[in-house]
Amino acid sequence: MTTAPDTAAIDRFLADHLCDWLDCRDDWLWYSILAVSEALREGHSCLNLACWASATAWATDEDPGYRFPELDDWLNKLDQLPIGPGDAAPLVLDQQRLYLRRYWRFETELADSIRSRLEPVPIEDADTAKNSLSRLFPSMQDGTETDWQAAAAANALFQKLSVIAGGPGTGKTFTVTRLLALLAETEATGNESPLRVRMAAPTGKAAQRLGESVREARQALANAVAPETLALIPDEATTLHRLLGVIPHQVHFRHNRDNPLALDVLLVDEVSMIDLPMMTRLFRALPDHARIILLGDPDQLPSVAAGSVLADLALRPHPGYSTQRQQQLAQLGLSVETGSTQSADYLSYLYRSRRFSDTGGIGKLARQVMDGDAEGSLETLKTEEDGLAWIEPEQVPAQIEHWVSQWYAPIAAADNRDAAFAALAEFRLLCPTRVGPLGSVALNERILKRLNPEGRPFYRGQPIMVTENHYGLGLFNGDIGLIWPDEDSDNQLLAWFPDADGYRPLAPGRLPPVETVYAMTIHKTQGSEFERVALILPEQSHNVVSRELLYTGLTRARSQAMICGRADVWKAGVRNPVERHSGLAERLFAARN
Ligand SMILES: Nc1ncnc2c1ncn2[C@@H]1O[C@H](COP(=O)(O)OP(=O)(O)OP(=O)(O)O)[C@@H](O)[C@H]1O
Repeated sequence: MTTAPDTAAIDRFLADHLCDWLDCRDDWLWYSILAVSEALREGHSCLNLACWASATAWATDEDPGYRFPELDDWLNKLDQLPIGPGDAAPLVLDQQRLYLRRYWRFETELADSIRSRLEPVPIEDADTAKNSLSRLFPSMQDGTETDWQAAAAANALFQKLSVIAGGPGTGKTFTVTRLLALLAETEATGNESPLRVRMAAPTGKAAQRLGESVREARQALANAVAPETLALIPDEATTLHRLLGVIPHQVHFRHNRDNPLALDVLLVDEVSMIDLPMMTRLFRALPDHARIILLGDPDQLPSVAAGSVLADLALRPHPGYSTQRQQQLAQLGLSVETGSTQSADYLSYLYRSRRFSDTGGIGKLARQVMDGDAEGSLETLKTEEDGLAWIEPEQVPAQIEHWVSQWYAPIAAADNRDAAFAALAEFRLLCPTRVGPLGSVALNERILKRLNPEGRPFYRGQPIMVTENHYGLGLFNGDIGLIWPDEDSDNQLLAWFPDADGYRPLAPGRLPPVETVYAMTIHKTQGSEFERVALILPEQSHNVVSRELLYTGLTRARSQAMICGRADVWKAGVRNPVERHSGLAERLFAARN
């Protein structure tokens, strides 16, 4: 928690206001509310009282801070207030968690929506499904091991809600494209109107990548699937904001319970980035009959705003499938026996990365990081396994100069716009934070001095990132474009943003706020990939450097990840998992198992 002088004025205002509302001005309540606000800002959906009971917060050299009551005492005090789930207060005590009611409502609504979609869906014609499945996943027949991609697709046939979780390159898009074909083939049997499928992702970049990957996977199906089935698989994905229909200056969307989305199947990628309010609103807009398929990597950083919905849903290890589901999958030719007493039929994991081998380089390092193996991961890095490099702090300035010459200077020298975009995808500097001498702002300034010494506002080959949503232009915070001359006309410099049809040009004067982006924060790279990345650690250990942040950063690289910094900063990060408090998993699973 931050120290008292840093507590945001808005938190103190809220604490004053709620104490008045509850007609209790005791310190313990005032500080409890302050702590709930801070917890929300740190990404928790609630304040987990057990974690703060008897702990001292906000202590500084001048201020002893505040010591929270012991748990029983704290709960007793809170119990005296009208803050139960059925009361009207803006604060809610639920079990040992304290919420702002708004977030308690989001969580309970989402849990109800999810629960209502967990009932199994019967399939009408198991023979058709079995034939389609073995045609779409021919590898299912090979060997004795379970084909988890086929199992995930088959499992989703029986579900209104499916979560397909896996690390980078485990074939989530490959699997889900085949799943869409499977649904189109099996659902078409008794259905007159064609299946309406939509695809979405939290950011423009992620939506664009999803569209590209699905188009590629769809092409590979041309010989296995009828053209009319392929035609049902969409070409394009959209952002969640666009899917739900933003109403300018409002937090509500055009699509909601009263105006649901017109679709039968919704596929959502990069779900780790979706926060609790957004996920609640997404489920709110789903028609009752629709299926929703959530794809993501639960090891990645959680959403920037409150919640950890994917991590809450993607139980680890997988608790197993119910006996009924095991029998249903066996009917389709898949053996997934788990012998478990618990079950999570909505959940499938893909285990094998097709991009990284498990035994060398990025794949091995990613696993060690997620296992919290600080020493082992450092050793892997220092032995410079295939695809990895460790760069000592004193070499970092010279290395950056070298990378600028090797990867960034050639962007402006590219022959044409396509080549410039290709050059931009070759390499990216990643930072845990914006601030500090090795943060993204300082690194961008350093590189700009070299590549744009005249300080021109826009120049050929300049990579830019949008920093504020502009709904009218359809540009969103985090979208990346490139400044390049208009080759088909008068060579005027324009900002080009990739979209499903190629590139969309915009005069620089019309852009929402943008910044130059040679170095970017790892948070902003979610949903993106680069051929190589160099991850620049801060000079000192920093709480923001977490296990998930390092994992997310290094798995953005397709072929090479270079880590630069001090060994102790790396190790402290690997030992620092992100913890998110939420009651979602308990609400869902306490009621089920
Ligand atoms: N069973 C398979 N047989 C052959 N190639 C496969 C198979 N599964 C995946 N691939 C290939 O592996 C690569 C990665 O797959 P895909 O893009 O579906 O993974 P992903 O999990 O969606 O990755 P990410 O989310 O990290 O982009 C793709 O080129 C895909 O065609």
